[in-house]
Amino acid sequence: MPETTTLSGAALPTAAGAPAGHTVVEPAVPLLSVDHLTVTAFSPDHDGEVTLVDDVSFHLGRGETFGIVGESGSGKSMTCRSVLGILPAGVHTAPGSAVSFDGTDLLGLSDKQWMSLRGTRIAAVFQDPGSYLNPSMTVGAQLVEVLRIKGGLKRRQARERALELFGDIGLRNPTAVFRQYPFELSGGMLQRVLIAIAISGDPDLLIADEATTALDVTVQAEVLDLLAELQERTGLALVVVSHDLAVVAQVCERVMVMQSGVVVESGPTKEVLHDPQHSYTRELMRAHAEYGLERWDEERP
Ligand SMILES: Nc1ncnc2c1ncn2[C@@H]1O[C@H](COP(=O)(O)OP(=O)(O)OP(=O)(O)O)[C@@H](O)[C@H]1O
Repeated sequence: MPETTTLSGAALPTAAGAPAGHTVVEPAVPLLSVDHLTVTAFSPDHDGEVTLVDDVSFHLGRGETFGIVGESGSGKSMTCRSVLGILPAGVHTAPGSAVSFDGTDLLGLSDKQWMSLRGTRIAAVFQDPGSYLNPSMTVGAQLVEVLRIKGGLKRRQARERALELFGDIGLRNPTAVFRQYPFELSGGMLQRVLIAIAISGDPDLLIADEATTALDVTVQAEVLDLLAELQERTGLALVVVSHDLAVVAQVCERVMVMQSGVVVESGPTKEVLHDPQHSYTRELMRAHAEYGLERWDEERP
């Protein structure tokens, strides 16, 4: 039976159905609770419902970093989209699924309630930042718009805050970047702008879904460092989703490994990396670039 501890050190009974093998760490007071999440969609090929995510559970405390890893199609995005209330048309959560955020049942929220939660207390960044920005507006104006609409700031305050945020996310010349259009910025800078927009509402939870996948290795490492630094500075809870175990290993204390919609392994990242229990995790480890894990080993206590 795996050992079970809370972040505050209190012992808990082991979660029923948790994959065996690693220390089960549960937050004393969860910020995000995902319980028995099952996501299905109608498949014309099968002439019926197919299960995309099958009975997934995890809990995340304030200020925690949590990784979800698995190959393409393993259900990572559908899990995150359930938490963000943005499942595609025709895809839905099955009865018995529960997702709650700071005590609020997310699966029962109306569109209006989502509007006041998403982009403020729960934020997300995805792959391909360019597609989330308006090509005909400067990136500064786009951040100002978000700060005015979501944050209720006046134009001048919003501009000041935007420049501050651009500085916070490591843009060397915030004033120059403020005036640039998306096509004038590199992929790494665009992703930083998207991160600035995501954190502009001071979220409690930030989900980064393959946010560094399209970037080259050096820029990817810089953006991951930025996320880790933001998490430490602001205390937000961070979920990093990637097909690459090295990416989640760089920033996450705990990791959950998914295959074909099911959690095959979960636990403290260090344990999962050093003693993978499932053959699929071992396969993922072989597949990723050695560089990432070596770096993690050296830098983590
Ligand atoms: N709009 C949709 N309708 C029905 N099924 C979908 C839809 N989008 C994705 N799927 C299916 O859901 C399953 C899980 O996909 P999901 O996108 O969550 O995987 P993933 O692990 O995030 O991989 P990727 O990084 O490639 O998106 C896959 O079998 C996928 O084909």
